[in-house]
Amino acid sequence: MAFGFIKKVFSFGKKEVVEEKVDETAPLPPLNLDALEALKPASEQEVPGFLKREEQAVPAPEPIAPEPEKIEPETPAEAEAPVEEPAEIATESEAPVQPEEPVVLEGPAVVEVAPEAAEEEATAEPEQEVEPDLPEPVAEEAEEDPAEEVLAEQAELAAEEPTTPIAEPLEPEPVAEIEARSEPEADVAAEPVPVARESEPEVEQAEKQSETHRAEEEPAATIELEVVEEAETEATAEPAVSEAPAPIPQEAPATAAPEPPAALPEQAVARSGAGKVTVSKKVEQKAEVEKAAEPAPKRSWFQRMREGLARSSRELSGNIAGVFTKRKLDEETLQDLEDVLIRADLGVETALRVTDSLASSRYGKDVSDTEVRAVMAAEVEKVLGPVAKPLELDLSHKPHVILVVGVNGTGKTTTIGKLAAKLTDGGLSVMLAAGDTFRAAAIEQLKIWGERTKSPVIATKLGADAAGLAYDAFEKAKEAGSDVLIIDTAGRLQNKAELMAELEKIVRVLGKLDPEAPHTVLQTVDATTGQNALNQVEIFRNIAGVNGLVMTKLDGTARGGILVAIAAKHKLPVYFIGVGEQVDDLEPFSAGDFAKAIAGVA
Ligand SMILES: Nc1nc2c(ncn2[C@@H]2O[C@H](COP(=O)(O)OP(=O)(O)OP(=O)(O)O)[C@@H](O)[C@H]2O)c(=O)[nH]1
Repeated sequence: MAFGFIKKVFSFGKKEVVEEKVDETAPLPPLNLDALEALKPASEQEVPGFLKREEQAVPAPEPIAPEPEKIEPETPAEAEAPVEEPAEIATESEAPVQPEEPVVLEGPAVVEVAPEAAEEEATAEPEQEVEPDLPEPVAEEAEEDPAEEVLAEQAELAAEEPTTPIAEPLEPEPVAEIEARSEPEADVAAEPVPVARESEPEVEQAEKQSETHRAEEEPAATIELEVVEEAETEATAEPAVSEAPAPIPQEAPATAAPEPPAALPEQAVARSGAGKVTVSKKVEQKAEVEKAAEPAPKRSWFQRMREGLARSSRELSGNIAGVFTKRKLDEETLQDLEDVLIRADLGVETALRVTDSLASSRYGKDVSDTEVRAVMAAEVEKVLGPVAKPLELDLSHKPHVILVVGVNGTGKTTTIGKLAAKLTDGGLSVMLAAGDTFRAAAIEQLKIWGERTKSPVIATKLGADAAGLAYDAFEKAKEAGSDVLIIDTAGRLQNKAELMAELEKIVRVLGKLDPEAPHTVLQTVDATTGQNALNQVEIFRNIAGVNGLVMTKLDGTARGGILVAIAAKHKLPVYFIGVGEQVDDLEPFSAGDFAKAIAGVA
């Protein structure tokens, strides 16, 4: 019975055929269900709700869901994989009709689900019936067996190219009143100043880099608007003070401490023109309404960072203890210690600093592991101190353009959202540009952050030219008088040449509207990545002129040692650390705290 129902639902164009098949298999209607089951991968047995229409579409997440998450850590090369999977399936099943408009509609929905809940939900979804097992056999028999036909259709659904379906809903959606023109290159070229691809060599980048430094030299008209240093405590419980329109202390009198930055009158900042804003600790009284749903007691960011670094720290402490148990400090122990520190990703330079420091004061003496860790914390802090700087925005640029780069999954979009929240809470007007036109989910994710932070989002079609989008966004932000424009980008290291061309073009095109733009180029670095992170910084620094870092996921199973190595090698400012996925999980980087946490002396 149920089987007959299923057929009706799925095989529109082949009703007659379907019924014939039913007759053939008439003997045991229920057996057909088993047959269906048999076609599934061993893992999923009981198909719950079945092949309802809605569920048919579910298979679509396949291309996106699994991959993006896995790519993040160390093997960016896998990132392309998901996009190609559907293609394979598509070629298998072409026979049946492919009208299924719902597919188109459901496509995007699936994609949305993918980025966030991908891992857990995927397991429960019936979609998987089709995905894993779809190989040739299914496609071949599809013509004869109606049951297989159903599967074949599903295969088609799954094989639908994400591009078309996803792009459609994106456009009509009024992202934020302002809509980006979607024309790619042509669009840019049509602008007052055409984009000359070949012209302007890399020298231009170097210029921009040096120009960004000029910001620091800005003379008198500087207004230091501290988005306040607040007590470390959880600001979640802040009351309605946010309403109080406390004007911005123009010269940033620290006395205005309790003042919620959200109350900072935008105009005051905006009209003041050439001022500088220092973004450090966020004032959280305007904690998102959504955050209210969070489990009540939230651990402090430092706790989360310490826990994130716990593995590295424990391992390191254990190894140090292993080296120094009942041993004097001699050449051998120093060498062993050096090895331990290098294995912890700290880098040769820092390892030598620690051993040299120890050797200079304790050589030949008994040394406890606690003493060693204290020396290590001190040396690490010396390395990190110079790079622990607050992010400064030069508001003489309207907007101050922040380009955010980094490998896929390192937390670009999330960091942009958190940063936008900090800035808008501080009274600045922010515009976001969804320059990662490679992934629909990334665009959607940015839109969500835009809604949360009440920041307009400029987005365009999936696959559109990112530089064109960046140019449009820059123009829109100028027109709107935005204080800050933050541009998201794709980070496909798999195709380095393409990525390089894209980022270079974005930088070049922005320079058409303001020779000094982008004014800040932030790179997100995933702290759970090992040595690879060192290379990532090297690459993006060369490609996009990175001039600041944000170390993300320090709350996870971070391998914090790499941050020390990066600091020692690149000496780039580390403005923030990410200690969670929530809006307020972006903390100013503190060298001392980090050093203590990683050395296990906190
Ligand atoms: N635990 C934790 N997770 C984070 C942090 N920052 C980002 N994430 C998560 O990391 C995942 C990837 O973050 P995204 O912001 O999408 O990374 P992305 O670089 O924009 O990735 P693409 O869009 O693929 O280029 C998401 O699940 C985020 O919620 C952090 O500081 N801590």
